[in-house]
Amino acid sequence: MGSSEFSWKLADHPKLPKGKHIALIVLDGWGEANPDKYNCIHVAETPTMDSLKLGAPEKWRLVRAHGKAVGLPTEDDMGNSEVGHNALGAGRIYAQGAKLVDLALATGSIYDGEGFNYIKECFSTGTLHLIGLLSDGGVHSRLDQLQLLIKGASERGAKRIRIHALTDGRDVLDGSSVGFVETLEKDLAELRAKGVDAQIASGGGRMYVTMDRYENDWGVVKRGWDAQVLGEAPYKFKSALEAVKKLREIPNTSDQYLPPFVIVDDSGKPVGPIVDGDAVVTINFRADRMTMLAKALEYEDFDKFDRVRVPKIRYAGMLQYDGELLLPKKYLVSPPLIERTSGEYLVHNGVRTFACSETVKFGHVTFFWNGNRSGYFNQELEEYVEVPSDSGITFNVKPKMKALEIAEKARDAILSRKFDQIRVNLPNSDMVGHTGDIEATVVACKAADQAVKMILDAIEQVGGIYVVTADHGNAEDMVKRNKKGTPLLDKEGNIQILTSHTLQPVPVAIGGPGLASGVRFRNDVPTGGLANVAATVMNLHGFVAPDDYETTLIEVVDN
Ligand SMILES: O=C(O)[C@H](O)COP(=O)(O)O
Ligand SMILES: [Mn+2]
Ligand SMILES: [Mn+2]
Repeated sequence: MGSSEFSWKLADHPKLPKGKHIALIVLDGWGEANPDKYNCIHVAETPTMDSLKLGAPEKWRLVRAHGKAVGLPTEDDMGNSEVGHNALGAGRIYAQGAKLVDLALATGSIYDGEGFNYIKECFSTGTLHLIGLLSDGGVHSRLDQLQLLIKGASERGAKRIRIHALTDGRDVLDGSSVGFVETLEKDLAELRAKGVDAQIASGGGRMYVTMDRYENDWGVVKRGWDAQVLGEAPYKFKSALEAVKKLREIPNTSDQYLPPFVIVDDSGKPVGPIVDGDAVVTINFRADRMTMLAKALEYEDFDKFDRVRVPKIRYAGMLQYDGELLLPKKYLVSPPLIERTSGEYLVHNGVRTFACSETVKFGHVTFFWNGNRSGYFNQELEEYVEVPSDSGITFNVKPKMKALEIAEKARDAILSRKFDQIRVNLPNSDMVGHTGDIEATVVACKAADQAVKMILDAIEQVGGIYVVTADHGNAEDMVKRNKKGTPLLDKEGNIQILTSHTLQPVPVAIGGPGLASGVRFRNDVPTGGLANVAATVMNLHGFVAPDDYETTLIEVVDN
């Protein structure tokens, strides 16, 4: 599109009116799957969502939420919140971080960029530290990318490499950390044989060490800082493999929650604290859970915890994590440039927007929704409300989370009639699904359903419209299955709990008293995905979506 012809003004929809109050509800981790006892959405009492599904067939459908439909490298890639909300908000499919890093590594362009050249300056005298999630989940990072980067950096002069590994168990099976550490250790041993001093220096479980998000609990980042930068942790081991195996034996722990550890040499000295003159790369491509560490590494005036020692380093992110804050300043791969999101268009066309979730998902309906951009487009027309999440607990302990509080805020915003779009994320099915606790996940799904009811009741009162959807699957399947769909058992004969997201499609339901009578889902978009939702919502606000948006899911028939 030539810049001279560009305009924020959206054309009027030929048939649909403006001025409707629209509730846009994203159920996090709520997919559609066969009904069985491992489908917590099926097991839970969910009368509201059931009534949408079993109501008018032309007002409920499924859309794709994984793989290429959301810009991921392959159809084997499960969906996730970042790519899901990006697609929902931007209305187009962008090659996402996972794919961009794959490409940059395959072509070697990662080594030609400003970011790599910046950190490379340290290679002759300093250590290269790589911090991030050790996993092949493909949600925040990928082990094969880390392996290639280590190899590539060593071939380009890195003589001393230290890995600070965060164990997963959330996007992959619990217990898989052991295999990932073994794989990495093998690579590092090969490098050592070639004369590169390469070792794992520290580690810990992602949910307890480093990977907090949206500033819910800075203590998590501090625990990581202490181990990675200061070389201090409650547990010290000679090898990472021993660390992970031993720490997993602590009762009630899991890969996600392993305590922080450092690797020490024979004299008990940590092998890899970060010091002046070193280079640091945070290897996650996904933003939300790296932003807090990026701030601690980059900001001079940082007051979220006492850093004790602030090494003078050269730091680059795998990607730039926040396009508005330009954080971090240096990065190895350029992030997808997600511009002209539906939120920005609608605000330019006078649509007043309210967005709300609790802390752990707040950035999903704001930052991710707006193309990884923090802040408002127009403060006069937008209000973003964050309900504080519980911190320091696993959410199976309180599976209702803040669903009710989010619904109350949405209800009040709807009844105030001050907003045209009221957008929420209800986290329960996802956050509790990730704990692998099936009973608690059932409670979580019921709570989310009750929250949906409260919001739909308010929409009923103001004569509005609702759009209910999800960003990817999770709670609808809690067990690892073989290709035929049969649950897999481990060596002891227990089922293998699936804590991760799934490849399942997600529902989209539309309705409400304000929905014009001829509106229904088209049947000529059978492969529709999350990116088709934005044009649909723009239509319901009375506008035609821009030409380059993925097509709308609805049509208006005369009746
Ligand atoms: O970060 C997480 O919690 C998981 O890795 C992915 O979950 P999300 O994509 O739903 O946030
Ligand atoms: Mn999600
Ligand atoms: Mn999730």
